[in-house]
Amino acid sequence: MNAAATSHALPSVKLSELTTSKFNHNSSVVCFHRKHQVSFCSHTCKASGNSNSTVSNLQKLKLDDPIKNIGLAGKSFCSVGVCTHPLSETESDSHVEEEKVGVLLLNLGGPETLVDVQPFLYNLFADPDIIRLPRLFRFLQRPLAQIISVLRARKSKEAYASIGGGSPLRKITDEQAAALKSELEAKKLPANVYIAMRYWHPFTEEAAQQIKSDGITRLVVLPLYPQFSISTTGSSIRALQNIFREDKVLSKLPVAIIQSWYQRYGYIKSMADLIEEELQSFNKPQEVMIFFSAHGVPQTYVVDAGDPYKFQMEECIDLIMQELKARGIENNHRLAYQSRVGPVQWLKPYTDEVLVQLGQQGVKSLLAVPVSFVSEHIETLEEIDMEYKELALNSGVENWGRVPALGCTTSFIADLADAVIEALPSATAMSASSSSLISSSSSQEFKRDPVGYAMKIFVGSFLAFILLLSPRMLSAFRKPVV
Ligand SMILES: C=CC1=C(C)c2cc3[nH]c(cc4nc(cc5[nH]c(cc1n2)c(C)c5CCC(=O)O)C(CCC(=O)O)=C4C)c(C)c3C=C
Ligand SMILES: [Fe+2]
Repeated sequence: MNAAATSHALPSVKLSELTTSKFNHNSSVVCFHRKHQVSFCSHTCKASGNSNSTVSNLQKLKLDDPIKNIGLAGKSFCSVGVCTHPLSETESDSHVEEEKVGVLLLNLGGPETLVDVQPFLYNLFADPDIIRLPRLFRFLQRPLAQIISVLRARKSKEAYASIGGGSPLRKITDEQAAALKSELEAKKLPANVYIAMRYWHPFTEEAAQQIKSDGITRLVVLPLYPQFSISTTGSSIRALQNIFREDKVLSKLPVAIIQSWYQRYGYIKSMADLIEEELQSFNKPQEVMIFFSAHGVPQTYVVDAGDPYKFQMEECIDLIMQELKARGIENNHRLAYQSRVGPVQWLKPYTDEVLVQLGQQGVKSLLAVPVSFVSEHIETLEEIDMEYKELALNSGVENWGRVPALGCTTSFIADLADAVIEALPSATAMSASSSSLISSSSSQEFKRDPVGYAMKIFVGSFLAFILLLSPRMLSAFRKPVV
């Protein structure tokens, strides 16, 4: 499936047939509570042709009964997102055209073949949210990306070769998109589901063009990362905002952005289900250490740039452990961070170091739980299943298990569908929203001053070349991820 995959068979929603819309938003619908509840504020909904009615009885919709709630207001209800915020009353009254809902899944993307590896790495390292250079040195970004991607390509290619010659990410994301579309349909919200990968196909630009040509009238942006990081969701949203703001049509499209969803009970429950099931594969399940391994980020992201990733990750683990405890599962657990790249300090403790310590301390059974991503990918299939497993077994661990990524787990996809449904009413035009994530892009700089830009690139390349040829830098980027 590509970005357009679900675009042809979309039945549109007729606003006039639905109970819609004049909302007094007094809380964000992108606010996820663990206790199954939607924080829909007091909505004043106006049924077409009917008088206004306040639907405070719907303030606490139970996620496990959305159809009933939709039915409450007649044919459909605000929770399926036909609310026309921010239209004025006059617009709302005369607004009878059809609503075409889109859902845009944000993901990282991965090389599909070994030939793609170096250009994929270039795209990744050229992202100012991945290598965060001080403003003055931003002109070094692309030359640095070129050098680092070439340096790292050999090691990365070996890893991708060991998992079949490419990343499974596109295939899995396609499957998740199709499953989400079916689930939304089952919940009476026909929608196109698009995919925007940050560093490989289908790129964000491709998805945006498809959304435009399909005439989508309301969009929910759903990152496939449970926790927010500047380097993942933040980067994708910034890229999206840059594209939408420069387009006349897209800049007016009402968009709801879900920033993170790790607190959702549906997600927590799905993770606990997987862990509970996997524990049963051990001889003595209660003696197994549950070992959460999250993708790391450089420490400066959290300390200097205020990335909420670490906090959200820790809260996420607490919620999963609370859920397990409520089921009578009281195993010990640890959280560590994997996949560091380059010469800087990353979030600690490091997965490889903790595994060795645990083995040496006499932990015999260990269940690895990848927790920052919802698909299998290079870092589960190669890094955890091969490198970390070997390291743990060599350090004294005797029984090793790994929880699979959520993928298309039914309860998880159903919860994502609920998240979309809840977020839809809060959609507003991107041109109206402001974001601190936006910074001026290199392409804008190039348009303003092409000669100056070319000079910077030249000087930057030279400096970067000298800097990067230092032995410390070379080994840091070539080094295995562990
Ligand atoms: C929440 C998940 C992720 C965070 C946070 C993240 C930050 C981050 N990553 C790099 C560098 C690399 N990441 C690579 C692959 C990769 N990263 C994630 C997720 C997060 N990254 C995924 C799902 C993948 C795998 C994609 C796939 O093909 O399956 C890679 C390439 C692989 C390799 O060479 O190791 C690099 C490099 C940085 C620098 C960073 C934060 C600043
Ligand atoms: Fe990464």
